[in-house]
Amino acid sequence: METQLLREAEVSRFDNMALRACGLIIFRKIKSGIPACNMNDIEFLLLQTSYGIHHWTPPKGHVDPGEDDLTTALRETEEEAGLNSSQFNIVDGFRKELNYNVNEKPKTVIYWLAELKDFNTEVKLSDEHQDFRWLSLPEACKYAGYKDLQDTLKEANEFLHSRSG
Ligand SMILES: Nc1nc2c(ncn2[C@@H]2O[C@H](COP(=O)(O)OP(=O)(O)OP(=O)(O)OP(=O)(O)OC[C@H]3O[C@@H](n4cnc5c(=O)[nH]c(N)nc54)[C@H](O)[C@@H]3O)[C@@H](O)[C@H]2O)c(=O)[nH]1
Repeated sequence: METQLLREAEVSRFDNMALRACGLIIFRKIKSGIPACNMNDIEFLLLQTSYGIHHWTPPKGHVDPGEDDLTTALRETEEEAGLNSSQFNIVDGFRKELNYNVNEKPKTVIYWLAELKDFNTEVKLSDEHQDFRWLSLPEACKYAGYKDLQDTLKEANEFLHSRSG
């Protein structure tokens, strides 16, 4: 009986926790070797889901039990885009948290920013996505749709340009 109560308390605690996902905003420079000077000098990677409303987001996914956030972001990027940590550099100082509701439950998504080292690196999708695009900031904002994700992409862009200026 006591075990049953403990299990129910655990399930209830889990029900009340926000869903948590982590990912990487991956970008690449169109002209390698020089700092990005305007917003058309970089392209962001967005993936389109093969399920649901076929929305576009950077690679990201749910945090597994016991997994730390950055490990999730790296794992999901490899699973969903076929990009591993030797193929990009995480940009120091950028971390953005989004909070929105999915099916009336709160969800937190944390994004870091990462630069692809080689412009020509191939993206390999999993079954979870049906398409991908490398997009300029204005295009990426159109594809992203959600204001919070658009703001995140704009902040990432501003962050990169403030560093290069
Ligand atoms: N068949 C099927 N299967 C699904 C479905 N759904 C999930 N699966 C399965 O779950 C697995 C995914 O596992 P992971 O990859 O680990 O998780 P995530 O990467 O977290 O992926 P999710 O898609 O679960 O989560 P979101 O991207 O957050 O989308 C959820 C909703 O939130 C909205 N929304 C999205 N982005 C933003 C934003 O930036 N801002 C705002 N404001 N709103 C936003 C939008 O309305 C969207 O509909 C898949 O393998 C499927 O098996 C579904 O509808 N049908």
